Amino acid sequence: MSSSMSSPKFSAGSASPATMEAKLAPLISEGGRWTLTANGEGLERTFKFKTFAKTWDFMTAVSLQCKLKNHHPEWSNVFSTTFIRWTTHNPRGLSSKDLELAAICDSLAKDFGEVVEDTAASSCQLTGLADKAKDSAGEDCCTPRPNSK
Ligand SMILES: C[C@H](O)[C@H](O)[C@H]1CNC2=NC(N)=NC(=O)C2=N1
Repeated sequence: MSSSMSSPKFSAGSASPATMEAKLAPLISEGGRWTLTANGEGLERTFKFKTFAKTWDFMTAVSLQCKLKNHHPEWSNVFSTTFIRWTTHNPRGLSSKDLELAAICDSLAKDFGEVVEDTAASSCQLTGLADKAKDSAGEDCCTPRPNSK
């Protein structure tokens, strides 16, 4: 199924649809390697590297960007393959942070010597892992907390 099967659902409070579409287009159209999730609320893709060391370095670099932007991925890793999904949990949908971090992942992956493959077949099981992690996170994830007393 191609990304044209779902349409993007931007999160409430996002920039104008035109601005968001302009940022989204290069990620999912020709040359772009991201796919919209079936519900249109996320972008996902798989990254492959030559070694686990390079993979882990890439993930560390991504995690530093997450800290800077206060935004986290739904992701999973097995050996040299990393699956990443960007979606905003609150308010739900695709936000500019998701689009920016997806682009940042692309450029970091290049820096760390990404191995580009034609097929994303290897991502299937990793999608499941990320889904499980997301489900286990439950309410701990992105639920605004009352101020501590
Ligand atoms: C309170 C804190 O700002 C929020 O939980 C942030 C943190 N990182 C986040 N990351 C993602 N992916 N979605 C969110 O809604 C989100 N919210």
